[in-house]
Amino acid sequence: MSNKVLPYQSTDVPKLQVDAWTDNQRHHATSITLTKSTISWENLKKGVAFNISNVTGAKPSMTDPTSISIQVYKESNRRFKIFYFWFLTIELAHTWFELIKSYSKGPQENRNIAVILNPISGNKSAWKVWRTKFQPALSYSGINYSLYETTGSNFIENWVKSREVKQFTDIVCMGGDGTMHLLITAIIKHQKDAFESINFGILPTGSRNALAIEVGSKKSIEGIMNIIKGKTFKADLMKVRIESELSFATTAVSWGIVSDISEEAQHYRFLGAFRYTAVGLKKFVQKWKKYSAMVSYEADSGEVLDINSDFTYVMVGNHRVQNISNNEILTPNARINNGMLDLQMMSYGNKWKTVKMFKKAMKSGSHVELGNITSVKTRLVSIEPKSPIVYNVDGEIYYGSSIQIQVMPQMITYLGQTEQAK
Ligand SMILES: Nc1ncnc2c1ncn2[C@@H]1O[C@H](COP(=O)(O)OP(=O)(O)OP(=O)(O)O)[C@@H](O)[C@H]1O
Repeated sequence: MSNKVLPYQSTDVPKLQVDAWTDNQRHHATSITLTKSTISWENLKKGVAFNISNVTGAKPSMTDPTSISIQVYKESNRRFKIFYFWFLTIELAHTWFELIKSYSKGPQENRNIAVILNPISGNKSAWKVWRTKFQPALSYSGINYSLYETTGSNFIENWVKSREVKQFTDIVCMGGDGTMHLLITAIIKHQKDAFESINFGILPTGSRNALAIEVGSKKSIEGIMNIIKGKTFKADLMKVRIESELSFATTAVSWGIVSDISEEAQHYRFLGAFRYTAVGLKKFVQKWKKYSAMVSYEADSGEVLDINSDFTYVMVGNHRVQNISNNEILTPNARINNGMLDLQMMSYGNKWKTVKMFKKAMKSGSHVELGNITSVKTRLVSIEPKSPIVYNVDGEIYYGSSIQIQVMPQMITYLGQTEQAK
């Protein structure tokens, strides 16, 4: 066994190698090889190799100073796995701990992450994801973090008001689209200057979690890797004004039967995501409503066009608005970073036409092909309903006599990855 780190050049790849053992009895000798892109070793005569981009980091053993462990994301079964190594000396263990940590970290220095955990969103899985996946991965990465659990609807605004959010390089929501909506609105409202410097991440523990899908974090473990590795991209937001109330949305604004259903579904949160279907069925057997409004939007030419009509719903999507638990897509033609909004209007129709629309939406958004649905790309939309005046903004319910929605191109930086705008 050599007791030195042996750096050497092979072709143009700098390689580091060290002898170690994979068991504490020191029966199974191995040699670990580390390059900028891979870590590999032999385990019981079988070669093991991982991309360094799948290593979250390393940790010294609490009980044996000659031992360290590394945590690896196995793409094949979407799980974290931990591997243990024993070295000849304490110094070697320390050197390799530092080496693996520095090779596996993302491009950003001195990160300080705030994690906002909503314990009641979706099927209430946030604490489990935190304990079993996110906290262990953060601890392997060595990134500084603080955890905050939301206690009610005013928590996020008070949280923002009571501290300098600029101290955080990244803020991660463990919740649904609503949690992110409340967070970005509060930061832009109270500490706008800090907004630009922060990267925003989401781990899907909500009901619909359309944003998480869009940033490449559909599975919480994929989201954790995006966060740990600090991959970022810029995307559009929606500036939403309802009378004098200003908010910022990542996903979608809706009015008509869609917002009516979500308003009522709030009272059935105990049903989980099924609450929307249950209320939808209830609406179906009730007296059928007509939604009348003046919808105005900016056309390509810059001209503002007005449509005074009866609708089933009007929706404005900032991205595809997919549902994490099924194949539903609401605005399939929208893209998160194309500087445009997708305005979708369904003209007033009977119950069966509406059922057909919902059924087609569940089939990857094919409802947009129906003759009674119009979709246009625009930067600015306003809705002035005759009644009712209920809006759904990223899953949160608002009331007001009119609403304006404007795209804010490239305003937010997400932790994650996206397809290029098509
Ligand atoms: N501890 C809490 N108790 C009660 N409500 C809370 C608490 N923490 C946050 N909230 C409320 O939870 C709502 C946000 O839920 P969120 O949208 O994240 O989850 P969801 O509705 O299950 O998911 P999605 O929006 O993806 O469908 C907000 O209205 C917020 O005010």
